[in-house]
Amino acid sequence: MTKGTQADVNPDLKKERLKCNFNIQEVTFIIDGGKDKTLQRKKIEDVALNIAASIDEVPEECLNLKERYDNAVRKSCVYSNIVKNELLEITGLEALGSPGLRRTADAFFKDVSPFMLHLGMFVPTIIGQCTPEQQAHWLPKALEMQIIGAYAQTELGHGTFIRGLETTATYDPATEEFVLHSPTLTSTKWWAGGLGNTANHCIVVAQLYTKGQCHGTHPFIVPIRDLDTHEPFPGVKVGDVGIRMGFNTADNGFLRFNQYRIPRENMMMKNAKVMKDGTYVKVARHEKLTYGTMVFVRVTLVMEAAFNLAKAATIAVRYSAVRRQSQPKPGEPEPQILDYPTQQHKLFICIATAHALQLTGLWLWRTFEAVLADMRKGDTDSLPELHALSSCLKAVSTSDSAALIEQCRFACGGHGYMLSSNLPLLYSFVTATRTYEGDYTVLLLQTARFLVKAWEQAESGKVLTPTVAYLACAAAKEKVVWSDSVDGMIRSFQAVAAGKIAACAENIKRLTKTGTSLEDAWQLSTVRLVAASEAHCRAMICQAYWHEVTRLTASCSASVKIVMEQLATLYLVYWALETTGDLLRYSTICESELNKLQLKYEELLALIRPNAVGLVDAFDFRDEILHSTLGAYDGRVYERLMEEALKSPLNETSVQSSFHKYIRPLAKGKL
Ligand SMILES: CCCCCCCC(=O)SCCNC(=O)CCNC(=O)[C@H](O)C(C)(C)COP(=O)(O)OP(=O)(O)OC[C@H]1O[C@@H](n2cnc3c(N)ncnc32)[C@H](O)[C@@H]1OP(=O)(O)O
Ligand SMILES: Cc1cc2nc3c(=O)[nH]c(=O)nc-3n(C[C@H](O)[C@H](O)[C@H](O)COP(=O)(O)OP(=O)(O)OC[C@H]3O[C@@H](n4cnc5c(N)ncnc54)[C@H](O)[C@@H]3O)c2cc1C
Repeated sequence: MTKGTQADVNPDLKKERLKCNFNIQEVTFIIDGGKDKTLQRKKIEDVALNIAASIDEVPEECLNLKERYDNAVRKSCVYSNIVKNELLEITGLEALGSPGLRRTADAFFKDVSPFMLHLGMFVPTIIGQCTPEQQAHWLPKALEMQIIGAYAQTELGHGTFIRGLETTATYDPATEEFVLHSPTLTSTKWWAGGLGNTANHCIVVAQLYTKGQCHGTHPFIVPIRDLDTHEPFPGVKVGDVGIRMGFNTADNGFLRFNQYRIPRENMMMKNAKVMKDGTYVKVARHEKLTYGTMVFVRVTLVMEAAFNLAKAATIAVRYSAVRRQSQPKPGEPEPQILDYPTQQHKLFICIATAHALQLTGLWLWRTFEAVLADMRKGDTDSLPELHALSSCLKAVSTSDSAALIEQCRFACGGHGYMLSSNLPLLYSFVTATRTYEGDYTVLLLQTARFLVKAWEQAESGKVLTPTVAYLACAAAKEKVVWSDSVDGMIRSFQAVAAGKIAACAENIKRLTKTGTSLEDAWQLSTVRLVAASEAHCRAMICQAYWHEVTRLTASCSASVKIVMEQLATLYLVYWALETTGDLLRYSTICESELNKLQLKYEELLALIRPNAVGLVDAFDFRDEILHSTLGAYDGRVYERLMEEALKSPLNETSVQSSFHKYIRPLAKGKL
């Protein structure tokens, strides 16, 4: 964080920091995943950010579209050089998507880097979908930035339904090449980040045809532009998809092929091969291993959601400590808006959710690594559970994060609407994460498939996998006895999830018994299935969050343990109050217990209040990463707002040319 001198710090923020009663650094270590991770992150930030290239003289948002893109490419190149020459040495290859690198990149771009998909999906797909020989060929080139890649799966006509993609890759044994073709308008690849103008290579997901037979979608590495001239190759049509709500520096692109040929070896062959004579050989032991990059990215998106929400919470809490408004008691000074319980209600759940998602995200990452290790030994048994887990966690974390970032903007009143607060850009970025890498509803329905099967196993007394083990108790169909202890609340959330899953399974059974097809019965139950999946995910987050807090604070100082437990309890109570209807239905909770719960919530807000600024300081964001007039460490909110306003191109002259062209002629009746 950029602390400046104490003398520069807003006096209210200074007082807030004196009030903080826990060791901030210890909480930072927990959030980063350990002291070593914090030190590594700081080292990365020091190396990358102590150069001026990350700083824009004119704010990014004041440039026109083309200037913004060019500036983003310039900074991407500077940043890539730093990653390649210095940072990978510190982190190692496995840390490519690591929070340290991710955070640092954000200092360079307010919006999104045109290289984001290169490191975010192109390189991970080479690692996950190529044979060792193919990796040896492509990976060094990609890491050295000799080639720049995008990931083109989605088409104009299909994003969700991958099996419906229309781009074809037809094998020609005569030349040992694949012929890529876009047979219809809707088969045009659409959306891939970095594809429009930046990438010279692209991973293309296409329907594989050989010996006259279609074998479904497979990934191919496709050179699309000449490395020297950057001109698209004949047979390739590529461009930008047009202006978007956010991501405008990420040149999301379209791509069409006209009978375009690539060598056979450019098929990514870890999971399936086409031999020289055109024989198709399946290598993978699981049908869906070609979807592996998506699972990887979904896992990382949970921490991405936490990270962006933590930024928004830092901005809004610091601003709320500086901002004073209204006069609830006559004759007394205007309070800091952070003193209003309604403001605490808006903001403390954001801090708690950032913790919940970060700790759940770290746990999910470890689960992912364990499944990967199993798969390296040829065991794919735990893949369905990982898919179910990563699908619902990606959906709920990105959705919660987007909603709460918007809440942070509301909490900052008018100034939150300024782009210089960075809250609008954060929102436009995070709301896209709810859609990409699998839409919210679609992913919850994927988890629901797993849950309904698990319910059937529970009913028949079979052993259940860990994340659904709670269904075994629920199969007894008794209402759970409510208790406002942490364990009691988690049990009740599980009872709600189990009750909803059971209701879905029963509904499907009832419909099929009366002659409805299984597919139709499923569709007729999807509104409930999404709700059941969401309830399951919430119960899982509550359990993982509490479990991790208990584990990680076991050796911490008492004050850190207290504040971490207060936040985690706040998260649980908040969600109990948000879902009272469900609790009344599936637990024994009654009105007096609900009133008690409301009181407990209000007490927690008051307990957390003195530590609020300390808690957001513990996220440890440097000002360069926050990019916010409202959220900087020193709290010079009004000065920064004025400084940024003066950078607007509309302030370069005192009179705009449009006055002479239009306004004056209008006034004179000469227009
Ligand atoms: C830095 C990063 C920035 C990222 C920027 C954004 C980049 C992108 O957006 S790239 C494009 C991402 N696109 C998507 O995510 C598309 C979403 N759609 C999908 O994932 C799938 O097509 C999906 C899952 C909806 C449906 O797939 P489909 O092949 O039709 O499977 P479906 O028939 O529903 O299910 C078949 C079985 O496969 C299983 N399955 C599906 N996906 C997976 C998976 N990934 N892993 C394991 N199993 C899976 C299902 O659970 C199901 O199992 P069962 O039959 O036992 O219940
Ligand atoms: C900023 C951004 C960046 C992206 N980057 C990339 C990239 O780099 N590479 C890439 O390949 N793609 C990329 N995408 C595409 C992205 O992955 C898709 O947009 C996403 O998977 C959703 O697919 P869709 O657009 O086809 O939506 P649709 O599937 O058409 O969804 C529209 C609506 O239909 C609903 N729906 C669809 N199917 C079902 C169903 N079976 N049951 C119930 N409801 C359903 C959805 O819930 C949604 O409400 C990007 C998208 C965005 C916004």
